[in-house]
Amino acid sequence: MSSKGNGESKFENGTGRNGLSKIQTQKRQNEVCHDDSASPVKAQTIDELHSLQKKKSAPSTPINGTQGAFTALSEDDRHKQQLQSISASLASLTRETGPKLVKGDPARTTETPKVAHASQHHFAPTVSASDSSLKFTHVLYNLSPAELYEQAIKYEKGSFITSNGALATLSGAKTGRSPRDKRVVMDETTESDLWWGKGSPNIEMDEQTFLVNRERAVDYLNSLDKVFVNDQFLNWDPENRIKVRIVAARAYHSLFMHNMCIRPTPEELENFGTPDFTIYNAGQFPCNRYTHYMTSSTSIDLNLARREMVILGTQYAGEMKKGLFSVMHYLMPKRQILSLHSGCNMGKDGDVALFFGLSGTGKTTLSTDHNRYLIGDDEHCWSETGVSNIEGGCYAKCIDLSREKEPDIWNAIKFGTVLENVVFDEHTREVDYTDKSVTENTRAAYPIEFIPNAKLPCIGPHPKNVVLLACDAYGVLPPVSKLSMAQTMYHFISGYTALVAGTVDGVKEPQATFSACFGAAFIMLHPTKYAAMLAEKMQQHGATGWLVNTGWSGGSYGYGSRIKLPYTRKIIDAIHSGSLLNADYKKTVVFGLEIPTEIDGVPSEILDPVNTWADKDAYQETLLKLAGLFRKNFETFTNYTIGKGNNLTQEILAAGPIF
Ligand SMILES: Nc1ncnc2c1ncn2[C@@H]1O[C@H](COP(=O)(O)OP(=O)(O)OP(=O)(O)O)[C@@H](O)[C@H]1O
Ligand SMILES: O=C([O-])CC(=O)C(=O)O
Ligand SMILES: [Ca+2]
Ligand SMILES: [Mn+2]
Repeated sequence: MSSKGNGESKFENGTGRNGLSKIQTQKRQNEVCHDDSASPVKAQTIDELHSLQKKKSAPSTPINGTQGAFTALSEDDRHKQQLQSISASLASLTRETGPKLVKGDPARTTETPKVAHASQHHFAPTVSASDSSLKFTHVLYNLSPAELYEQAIKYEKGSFITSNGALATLSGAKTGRSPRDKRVVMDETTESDLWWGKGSPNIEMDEQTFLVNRERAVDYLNSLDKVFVNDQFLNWDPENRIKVRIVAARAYHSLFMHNMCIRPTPEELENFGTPDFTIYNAGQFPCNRYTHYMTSSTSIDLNLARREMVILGTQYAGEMKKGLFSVMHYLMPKRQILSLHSGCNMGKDGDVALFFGLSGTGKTTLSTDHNRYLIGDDEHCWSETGVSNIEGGCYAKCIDLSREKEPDIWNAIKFGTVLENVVFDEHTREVDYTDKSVTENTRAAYPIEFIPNAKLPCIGPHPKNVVLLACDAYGVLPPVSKLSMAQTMYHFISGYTALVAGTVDGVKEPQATFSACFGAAFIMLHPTKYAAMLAEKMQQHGATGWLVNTGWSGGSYGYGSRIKLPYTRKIIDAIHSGSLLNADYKKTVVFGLEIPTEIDGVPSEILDPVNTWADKDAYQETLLKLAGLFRKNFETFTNYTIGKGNNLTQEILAAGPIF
């Protein structure tokens, strides 16, 4: 009999008649009354049997006979190089050498053997050596989802498999990002390159303080039994792909990034080499508040020169995703590529739409459209050749998720998906998506292939429509308006919405907010730089701008209600099909927006918000109030030139509300 070693045969478990194990004979198998519990035991001990259960992962590329820098190496050498690279990542900057690493789970003592330490330096212990130089750090390198499930469930409180197969996790005390705790190292280059000061997300720190926090994170990580390391990519545009390494203490973080970044093929992983950017996620461990620049026990520190990010004091996984997005907002514009906080999808005829908007305005919901190809839900690049997704996964809000309204997202929540901070039945493990007990900002992170009509690779041609989403809590912006180029720029720079509770820590009620480029928390350069690039690209490729209110109608928050998702979908359909481009329009007062009089499938009376308000005076008052907020917000931009000439700047200033 062949020995497949994959658990095909069943182990005789002693339940045979007479309470005794049956004795196997080959002959028996051929008898008429076949009993498949009776196949032979191929192991002498339980351990031996377990070893049969696991097939060794096949080496992905032939070791000899192909070209490439690494191919001359034996498997052992390549393995060693990988460990050396990780050891270098985890090296303290004040001691002589990186930590000694060994691959594998420390719990499996039989596996922790021969691979000694991976330090390139020939480290001779001296009397000054500390205990940390004597210990091994176990590295769990690019584990599979199944392996990460096991790690999470075994070692991380609050990890469970839900009835749909997803991994439910808790992100701890923080259930949203902490933008006030973000710090960026100011050095000679970044001082002049980046946007600093009022309205900017970039709060300075110095190099020395960064190193103090880096050391804190690295020491914490090296003090653990094991760390998770992911080597992955950002950006589906092969010319502009960035290699990222994530070092984290939690399986949850490793699986989250496995899902959210682009997953390398085994071949790409073998040739990964040195990462372009590294995250040290020591989120369980706080920063030291005695450290300069620290105003809380949370710190998310970005050092562009060192190409490193350190996370202390927050386990919210979105910090890693959005931290890398900030890096892309720096690196890509340097290459004349526009980075965008937008969703993106493509029709059957190749028409691409971008969906800009702040958190909770509908990028994920509206770009995930069963009738269109999903390119990505949150972060994109627009280059000379078209659009590309930065990420390899989606991060959908789950609060009140329903199978009927968002079937593709519902179905993407299955084995492999990380479900953050949801509440579930303790016995059936059925998730209750309406339950906000842990947070309003419940999330699902899944690989983009979990959406059946994902466009792989996640790239597309130049956009035809640019949809600006605003969740207007005041209820005075029309459900849809067609924008001139100047209006598109005005609203892009304004970045208005009502922050939906939850994603940013501490925000519990919707409130009006302005965030330049619909993502001021992540941009690195002055907003006008991105705006000028967007204007140029839209003009060059003839894209149309739209403003879509996915927020309130019939009154402000508390009085009116949120515009029904099926109506918003009909509006978006009409934009995609081109039918809305040539509809009849009228112009609103104050904001001067062109609004259509009719859209298939949408009640005409809601298209002009004044119709939906019972109290017309209250409407007028609220409209003027919002217009005033827009005007006040824009004051900071009136001194900047946008684009090459001054014409666009003047036009943009005139494209705001007039009252
Ligand atoms: N008319 C509407 N249009 C869009 N979304 C709506 C509408 N009404 C309710 N919603 C809900 O609003 C939420 C929109 O969240 P979504 O995940 O799409 O935000 P996002 O823009 O992707 O934010 P983030 O950048 O934080 O991921 C969803 O929960 C969706 O069900
Ligand atoms: O970053 C997050 O946590 C979620 C998100 O996409 C956003 O806020 O834009
Ligand atoms: Ca989203
Ligand atoms: Mn986002």
